[in-house]
Amino acid sequence: MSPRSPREISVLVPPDLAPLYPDDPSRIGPYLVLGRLGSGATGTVYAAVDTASATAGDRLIAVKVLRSPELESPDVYPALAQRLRNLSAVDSQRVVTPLAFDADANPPWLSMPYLAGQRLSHYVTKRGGLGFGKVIALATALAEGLSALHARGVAHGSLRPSEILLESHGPHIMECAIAADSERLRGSGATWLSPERYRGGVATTAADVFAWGAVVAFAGTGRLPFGPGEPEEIAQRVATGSFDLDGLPKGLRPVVSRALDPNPDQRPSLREVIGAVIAVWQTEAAQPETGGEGEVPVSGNREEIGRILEREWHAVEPPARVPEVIRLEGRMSNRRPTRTLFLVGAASMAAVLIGGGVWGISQMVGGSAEADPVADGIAEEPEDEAADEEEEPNTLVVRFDPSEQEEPEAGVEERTWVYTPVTRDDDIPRNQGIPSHEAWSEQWDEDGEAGEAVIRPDADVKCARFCAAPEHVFLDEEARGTWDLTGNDFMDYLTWGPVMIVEITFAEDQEGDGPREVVEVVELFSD
Ligand SMILES: Nc1ncnc2c1ncn2[C@@H]1O[C@H](COP(=O)(O)OP(=O)(O)OP(=O)(O)O)[C@@H](O)[C@H]1O
Repeated sequence: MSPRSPREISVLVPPDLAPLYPDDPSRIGPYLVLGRLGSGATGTVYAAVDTASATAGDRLIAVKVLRSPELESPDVYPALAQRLRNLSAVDSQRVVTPLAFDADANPPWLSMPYLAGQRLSHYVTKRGGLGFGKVIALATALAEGLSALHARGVAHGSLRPSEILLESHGPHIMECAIAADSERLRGSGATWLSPERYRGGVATTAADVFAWGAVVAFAGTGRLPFGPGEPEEIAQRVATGSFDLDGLPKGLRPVVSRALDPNPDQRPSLREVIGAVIAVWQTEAAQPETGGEGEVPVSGNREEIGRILEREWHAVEPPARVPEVIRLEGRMSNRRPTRTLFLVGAASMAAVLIGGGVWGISQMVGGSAEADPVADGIAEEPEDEAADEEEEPNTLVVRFDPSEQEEPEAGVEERTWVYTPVTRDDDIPRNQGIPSHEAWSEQWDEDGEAGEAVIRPDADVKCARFCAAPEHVFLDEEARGTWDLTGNDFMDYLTWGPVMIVEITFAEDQEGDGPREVVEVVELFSD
């Protein structure tokens, strides 16, 4: 049996992932760069893959290469490193925090979990102000996220609707590695800047409370709280507290008004903010469970925020991702960065250990740069050894061809399926339109003896294009494409569908000598 090349992996990527520019890096730190997610004032964010990760499902990450006027002076780098370390310690439930970073790299970068969702700015511009329940959920979750940042000594400094990502589990504050200079923010962001910050003050917790008030007002009303206009005009209204909260749920207006007070000393603490918003929700929408009417024990806040999100956070569906085969060949090198890579948290350490990536750990503890290249999940493996070692591969890229299937024997419950290992030599063309089903399968060459396998009825199946009906493309208007199906659905499909090219994973816990059991199927397709 011929294994899938150890130099190929499949990754679920966003369907609209933009290609790299010619001068974009193909590798950042230990990550393989796949495409562009976008760029903003403080850098460019790439979709990348952590080749050390053991789990196919969570391989995709986002890596931001930091480039901004704030980084022009070498003097700021120690502060950047400190801020990144502090951010790494922040509770990540509501804030996107670094998985790893290198503040000494040129340019510096940080990696973070890939999040699929919509920015609050887009969402509100498209659909108008959020309803009562959703704005309460947003208000509490943002305040909780800011509290988590403040607890680690980090003031956000540039919170605004485009820095908030609405994900299916709730809102997230995007990474804030660079506290943008207030001078730079004035032009585009006067609405979210407190008067003292507009005048050039540094990021503070009180300025974040102000930004919280402005964001919640915008989210609840669908309008800018200080109205439109030139930055100076807006700043003038901010300085005199001339805001308009018409349309914001009435119960929220007092706490939002206090947050927008021009005097930082008059603004509430985040603890007060959270208590006040929860009390509004309990009074107007829910039976209180954690105290008397209007009285919320602080210790119960976190649970209550969870309850609010569970009850009120609906209809923010993430776009699904499409599977893509990534060729590692020639794209990874065993050159190691010379600077220290900061890997964050036990989870990252576990992932690296599981993936055999001892490099990050050795760097953390100051180990030698001459770490064992075979144990190094990042370095290239010697070709022959890698192939020899993988006698019984657990994952294969295969073709299921209905014309090669045999009729199931009468009375035999467990049906076996014939698969043929396949491979491709050329690079997968992207963005060239959608090939026909036949054209797609013809791009793959046989690469080994056919085998027979049993597909577990509850196998985890991800299909992007062809799994439900032939000749149809399953990307909807919002670019949702991947369908989560089961082994049973897939077998149904195989009995009447055309040829499928998929990556299959066999069970590791299989007992007995029967045909190998497939527990995971990922359709491979690329446009
Ligand atoms: N963790 C992530 N997962 C998925 N997409 C991300 C992630 N972080 C950023 N992006 C995307 O990358 C793009 C650029 O984000 P970024 O935050 O750098 O830009 P910005 O908010 O416009 O400006 P700024 O640099 O001032 O923060 C955006 O489209 C954003 O949605």
